[in-house]
Amino acid sequence: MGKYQLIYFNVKGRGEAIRLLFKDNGIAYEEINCGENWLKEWKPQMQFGQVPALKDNDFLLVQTNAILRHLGRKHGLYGNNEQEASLIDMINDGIEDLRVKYLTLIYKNYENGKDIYIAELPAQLQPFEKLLSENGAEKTGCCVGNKRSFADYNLFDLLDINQVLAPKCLDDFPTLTAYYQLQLARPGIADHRESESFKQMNINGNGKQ
Ligand SMILES: N[C@@H](CCC(=O)N[C@@H](CSC(=S)NCCc1ccccc1)C(=O)NCC(=O)O)C(=O)O
Repeated sequence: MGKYQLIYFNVKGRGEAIRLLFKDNGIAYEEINCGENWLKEWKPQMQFGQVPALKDNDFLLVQTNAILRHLGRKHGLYGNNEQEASLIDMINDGIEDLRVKYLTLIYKNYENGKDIYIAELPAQLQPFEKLLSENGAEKTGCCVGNKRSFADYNLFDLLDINQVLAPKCLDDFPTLTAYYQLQLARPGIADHRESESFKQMNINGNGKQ
């Protein structure tokens, strides 16, 4: 059994940023679909009763962003210094804020909330456009500094799922557009997105996107 196991449902959801980190960095991992027997077998094992979960040998960790930070620390994906690490945390918290807005739309208010979410999306994306353009991310492909971080995988996935929902949402954001294209062109990410498992997998558990 490999060192890492990702325990999650058979959806992109909160697992996709973790999968992208593994794939883009050539880190071997095993995917465990906890959908079968979730309530009886898997939910009781989780510290907060939820997934994604990472098993790192015998160490079990839940909370998406704790998992991303753990892997960032272990695999040199957390900036070149403390200030960069703090900026990466700041951007990742901003990503989480928008992700929660997206998930609330998808799971709680899709039919009535989609139009207003899309109308408000540019204002939500503008801070990322400003931060990344100040960092020259359209050239480096890095949201902070000149080294990729776990936040780059989280931001790429956030931009990806929002473009599925609102295909033109990056049209007024040249830095985010270029940054997104740089991620797409990375061999590890391109290979992952060519895989059958990626193509077959819904973004969200309720099939909405
Ligand atoms: N803070 C946690 C949240 C984890 C989480 O929501 N996990 C979900 C799956 S991942 C996901 S994005 N589910 C959608 C949850 C949602 C519903 C409605 C509004 C917003 C989110 C889960 O385990 N559901 C099963 C259960 O709770 O028994 C994290 O960041 O990992």
